[in-house]
Formats: sequence, C-alpha cells, structure tokens
Amino acid sequence: MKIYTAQQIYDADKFTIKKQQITSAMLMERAATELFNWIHERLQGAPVLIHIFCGIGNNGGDGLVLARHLQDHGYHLKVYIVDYSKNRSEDFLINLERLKERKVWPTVIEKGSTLPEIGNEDIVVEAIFGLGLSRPPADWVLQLFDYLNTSKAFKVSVDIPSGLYTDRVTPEQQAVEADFVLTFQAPKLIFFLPGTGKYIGNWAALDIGLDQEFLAGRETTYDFVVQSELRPLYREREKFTHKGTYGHSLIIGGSYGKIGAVHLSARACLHSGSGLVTAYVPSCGYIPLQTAIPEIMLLTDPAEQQIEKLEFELEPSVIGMGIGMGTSEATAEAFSAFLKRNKIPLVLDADALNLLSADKELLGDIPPGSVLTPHPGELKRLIGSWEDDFDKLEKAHAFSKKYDCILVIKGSHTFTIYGEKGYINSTGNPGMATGGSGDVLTGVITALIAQGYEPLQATVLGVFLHGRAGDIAASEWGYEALSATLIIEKMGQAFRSLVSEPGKTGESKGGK
Ligand SMILES: NC(=O)C1=CN([C@@H]2O[C@H](COP(=O)(O)OP(=O)(O)OC[C@H]3O[C@@H](n4cnc5c(N)ncnc54)[C@H](OP(=O)(O)O)[C@@H]3O)[C@@H](O)[C@H]2O)[C@@H](O)CC1
Ligand SMILES: [K+]
Repeated sequence: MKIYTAQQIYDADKFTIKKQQITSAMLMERAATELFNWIHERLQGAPVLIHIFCGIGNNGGDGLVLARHLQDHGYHLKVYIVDYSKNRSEDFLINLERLKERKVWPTVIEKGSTLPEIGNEDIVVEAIFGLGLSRPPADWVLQLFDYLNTSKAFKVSVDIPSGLYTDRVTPEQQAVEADFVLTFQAPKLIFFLPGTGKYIGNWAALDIGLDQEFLAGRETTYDFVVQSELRPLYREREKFTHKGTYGHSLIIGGSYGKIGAVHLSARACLHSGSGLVTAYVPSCGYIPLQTAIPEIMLLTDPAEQQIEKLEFELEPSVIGMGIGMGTSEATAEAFSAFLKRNKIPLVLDADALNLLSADKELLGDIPPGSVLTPHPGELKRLIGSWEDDFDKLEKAHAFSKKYDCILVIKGSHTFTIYGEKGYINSTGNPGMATGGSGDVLTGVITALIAQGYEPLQATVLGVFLHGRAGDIAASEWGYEALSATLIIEKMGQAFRSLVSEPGKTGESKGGK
C-alpha cells in the first residue's frame, strides 16, 4: 500500500475532479459520506452525544458534511466552528449553508470562548486541521487540543490528528491524541513514526474513489506492506526437492552466558525453512546446543567462552551473525579478520552491529546487499543521533546508500530501508518487546535468504512473518507472557496464514 505525500494526495484530488467531471464539493461529499458510513455502521443510531469540531478549511468541510448526515439519521450532535482564520474554503462555506438549511447552527469557538462540556461517554469528532496545517496553531487553538486531550470521551480525528504536520515534527509539537483516525484513501507516513504515531490509537483508510490509475502511477518513497503484496513473493515448496534445495544457514554468535541467543536464532532459522542450519559458537556452547536442537550442526571456536578465531571450512549460503557474541578485543579482532576474508551474504545483528559502530571502517568490508537489523540504540551508534523521525529516516537512507546495505529499523512499526525506498511493516505487537525477539528475527531473515529469496524480499517478508507469528502467539498468550520461544513456535502458522487467510488491509493498530 503506497504511502503518498500530502502533495500527491492534493494532486490526485485535482486529477480525479477533472477526470470524473465532478466538483470539489462532490468529492468532499463522497469523502465525508464514507466517514459517516464508517461511524454509522458502528453506532447503529445509538443515542450518544457527538461533538463535531470543525476548522474553516476542507478538513472542517468534511466535518460539516458528516454533521449533516448524522443529523439526517437522527443522531444527537453539537457542532462547533473553530474560528482560527477568516479564510474559509469554498467547500466549507457551501456545506455550512447546507447544514444551516437543516436548522443546525454551529457554535463558534474563538479566542476566549468558554469551551463546551464534554461527557465521558460522549464522542468527539475533530476536523480542525487536516493536510493543510502549515504553521503553528494559535495558543488558544493549542489550548483547545489540550482540553480535548484531557477529556475521557472517545476521540475520532478526520484524516489526521489536528496539530500534526505530514512532513515534519516540531519540537513543541502539540496535537489531538486521537483514539481513532479515519484517514482518506491511504495511511500517512506520520502514523508509523514513533514521535507522531503516539497520537494515533488506531486508524482506518477510507477509499474515497481517487483515481486509481493516477495513484498507481505515483512514485512513493514508502510502502506500508500488507499481506496481499507479500503473497506473490512467497514460494511454495515443490514436490521433487530436498534439503539442499533450501540452502544452508550458518548462525555465528554466542559467548559465556549468552548461548541462548544462538539457540533462539538457530531454532528460528530451522523453523523458517532453511534446509540445513549450522551454528558456530565458542566451545562452551557445544553441549547445550547439541542437546537442545538435535536438528542443527555445530562448529566450535577453539576458545571456551567467546569467539576468538572465526575460521571454518564450511561454505554456507548465508551467515546470520552477532547475536550474543560480545564485543571483547579478541572477538573484535576475529570479526574484523573474518569480514576481510568473507564473500558470503550476511545478516548482521546485535554485537556485530556494535563492533561495526566501534570501527566504522569495517563497514567497507561487508558484502553488498547485507542486512543490518539494529534496535534503536544500535541504530544510533551506527548512523549517529537524530533530531526527529524524519531526520532519522534521512540518515538511514544515506547510510544504506553509502554502504549498499539493507537497514532494518526495529520498532513498533519496523522500517526496512534500502537506498531511496522504505517498507513499513504492518504486523507485530508490544508483547514482542522481549529479550530474544530480535535473535529470532535474525534467524528468520537468514533462513529466507538461504532459500533463495533476494535479501530485500527476505527482509521485508521475514519482518512481516516474525510480526505475524508474534501476533498469533499474543492472541493465545497475551502481551506479558509472550517470549521469543513462543514466537518461534508460531512461525509455521505465520507462513500458513500467508496463503490461507485473506489479508487485512486498510486498518491497523497505531502507536499508543
Ligand atoms: N485532497 C483530498 O483528496 C481531499 C481532501 N479533503 C480534506 O481536505 C483537507 C485539507 O484541506 P485544506 O487544504 O483546506 O486544509 P485544512 O487542513 O483544512 O486547513 C485549513 C487551512 O488553514 C490554514 N492554516 C494552516 N495552518 C494554519 C494555522 N496554524 N493557523 C491558521 N490557519 C492555518 C491554511 O490556509 P492558509 O491560511 O495557509 O491559506 C489551510 O488551508 C484534508 O485533510 C481532507 O480532510 C476531502 O474533503 C476531500 C478529498
Ligand atoms: K483533523
């Protein structure tokens, strides 16, 4: 699902109006009717009080159309005009008249107005600012946002939470904290970034009939990856194949006290379809791993407690490395010498990333197309600190281009960055913020590369499947009890869900 910029949406809006020979007021009618349908389907005429706060632009116009439909269907409502500018849009004015024709007279809220009482059981719909916010709102408007935020009423934002920009974060950012955002046509990038996503409890994208051909022809930087896009990538197994068909993964890592990380990664790799899995660990890992996972093979470093040599004859299809490896001087030396010799594709995680951050010259030695999977702390060490999420993305793209690597920015919505493009994951849940979850992801991506998926496909698919497995596990265990082992146990179901379940599109969890 492409993520369009505000300008691309405005362009699609104009194009659609021209091609379909409709007026902009008709498009607004269509958009706001979708809003109404969505709300009406859920409320079914319930006698709840709905407060609709409208701005004076087209976002406010949407609010007015919604108010008219709600009125026509007998809902209880109070409508307010947040009068932050005298520059009313044409379609706002048209719909204000239409509302007045129905004897609904909105209350004007301006600087110094007493704000309306909002009951805990009421519903607030806010259509104050949409894509058009271009400068900081006046203080009294910010106070209104605060007032809405302190209310316990369920808050729905139209298109985006008022106060958020679509292309930047400001340090003093103040916005409506929406329980639900009903957004037009496609989700916006800010829904998925930690700094702005926290204003969005949940969201749904409403199809307002913008021209599909025009939209499909737009180049976008980001894609919100949904199941229907991944299904064609998935390669079903054929009958006359053998374990050699599905590659040989080598998982390198572990140190005294952290052999479990390799256990998780290797087991995840095994359960994600790698034909063969070998682990390379310090000697102390031999017995526990051999006992715990009989399906894998083991190579051991001559050193007992940490990796110090990193030499082996094996020629695997791909290597996943760094998990639980430690960053001692001896390990760092072995790692650096290994990178100079190695030509095999790499998936680098944890301490491999920390060693790369400590000696950035090593980045020149990683094979092109390698996958790096940092969590936020590791990312900061790799690309340097950032001012806000937009700055972070810019730095991540630059890093990916400079070292020709795939960067996985782990988070509530994991971003996979490769060159100019970014892929936003749609699966996963807060229960997955647990030790070992990242080790599992490394194993999953490694397994997919071993099976012949291109590294970028393997990463995007692996991140999705890892999150899906976590979602399946969470539905059984809840967030608190979720563990990395439970995620691995659901990998099979995650793969199966790709082919057996219709993909959910257009609606998702937010960042709260
Ligand atoms: N495109 C589509 O596909 C469709 C779009 N639709 C809807 O239109 C919405 C976009 O509407 P919009 O462009 O009129 O902008 P909106 O967010 O209502 O802001 C109003 C105006 O406020 C102004 N302004 C800005 N900052 C300010 C500030 N701090 N303090 C004071 N004033 C400020 C600024 O005008 P300015 O003063 O800069 O001339 C701005 O234009 C979109 O989110 C969606 O809901 C649907 O109806 C149909 C399909
Ligand atoms: K809004």
